[in-house]
Amino acid sequence: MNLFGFLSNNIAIDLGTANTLIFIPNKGVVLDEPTVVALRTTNHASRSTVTAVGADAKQMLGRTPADITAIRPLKDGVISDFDVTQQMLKHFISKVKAKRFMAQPKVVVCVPYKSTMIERKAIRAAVMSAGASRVLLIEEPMAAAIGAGLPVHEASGSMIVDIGGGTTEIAVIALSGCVYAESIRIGGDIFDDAIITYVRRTYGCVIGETTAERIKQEVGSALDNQDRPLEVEVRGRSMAEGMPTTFTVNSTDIQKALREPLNGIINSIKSALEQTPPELSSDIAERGIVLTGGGALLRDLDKFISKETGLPVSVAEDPLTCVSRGAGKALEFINNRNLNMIFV
Ligand SMILES: Nc1ncnc2c1ncn2[C@@H]1O[C@H](COP(=O)(O)OP(=O)(O)OP(=O)(O)O)[C@@H](O)[C@H]1O
Repeated sequence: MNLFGFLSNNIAIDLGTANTLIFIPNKGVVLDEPTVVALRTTNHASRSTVTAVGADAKQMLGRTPADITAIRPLKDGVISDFDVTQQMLKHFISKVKAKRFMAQPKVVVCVPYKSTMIERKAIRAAVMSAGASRVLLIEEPMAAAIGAGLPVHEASGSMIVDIGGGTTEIAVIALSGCVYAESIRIGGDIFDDAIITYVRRTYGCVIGETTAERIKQEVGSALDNQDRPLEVEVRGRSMAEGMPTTFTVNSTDIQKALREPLNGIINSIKSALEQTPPELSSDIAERGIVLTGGGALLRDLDKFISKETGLPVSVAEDPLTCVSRGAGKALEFINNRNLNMIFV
C-alpha cells in the first residue's frame, strides 16, 4: 500500500458512451457520472453554454425547455461532439482535483478497440486540454480484462466480452496484446431502442429513453422465464389518444424485444471463437468467457451466452467499474518496459 496514495498524481478515465468513471490508485473509483451535458443556447447566434454536467444533466434528458438541450457527447464509444466532451472532461477532472492535492495528473484513458487514429488523437487532445501532463491510451477490452483479473500478460488465452452503452467489444487476449478483437455497435443503447420500438408496436404507446432503460434494468432478461415473468408499471403516451397513460410491461415481451440485438452479440462471439488460434481456443474452453460492462448485468445474459456457445460464461465482479479499475491497475505498468506495451 502506497502511504502517499493520497498524493497520487495519476488517474485513469473510462470515458464511456453511457458513463464516465475516474479511478485513482489506492482510492478506487472517485467519480462515476453519466456522460451527459446540458447546454443552454444564448440569444447571441448559435453560442451555447454548459449548464449542467453528469447526473444533473441526465435528469434533464427528454425534459428540457426550448433553450436547453441535454446531449450525450459520445456516440458508439467515440466522441461525436469534441468541444462538449472537452468541457465535460475539464469539469470532471477539476471536480476530482479540487478534492485532492493534485497537480497536472498523468492520465490513462480507455479507447474503443476500433477507434480510428483521428478519434484517438481527439480523445488525447481533449484530456490534455483538460489539464493532464501526459496521456496514455489503453484499449477498452484490455482494460476490461485487467479489471476482471484475467492473466493478460501470460501466454494463455482469455476471452472478454465488454457490453457497454454504445458498443460491445469482444477480444481474445494473450501476452499483453489483443490476439483478436472486434467492436460492434450494439450495446445498452440499442437494447433501449429495441424496447422503445417494441412497446410502440405492441402496446401502442410511446416511451422515452430513460423509461426504456428502466424497463430493461427492472424486467429485462436474455432468457424467457415464463414460469416467473416479471412486471413493471410504466408511463408513456398512448398513440391512439395522444394522452399520458400508465401500463404494465412484462419480461416475456422485453425478452422478445431484445432478441435481435442479443443475436447480433452472439454472432460476433461465435465469429471470434472461429477465428481464434486453436491453442488459445482450448484455454478459452477451459476458462470460459468473462462478461464486463453494464450490459453484463442484463438478467440471465451469462446463461444465454453459455447456452448459445456451449462454453462456461461468468460475469466479472462489479462489471460497471471493471474497465476503470483495469485502467487504474494499468497505471502501475507505465514505467515497466515489459508490461507497458499494453498502451497504444
Ligand atoms: N441492471 C442492468 N441491466 C441491464 N443493463 C444495464 C444494467 N445496469 C446498467 N445497464 C446498462 O449498461 C450500459 C452502461 O454500461 P457501461 O457504463 O459499461 O457503458 P459505457 O462504458 O458508458 O459504454 P461504452 O463502453 O459503449 O462506451 C447502459 O446501457 C445501461 O443501461
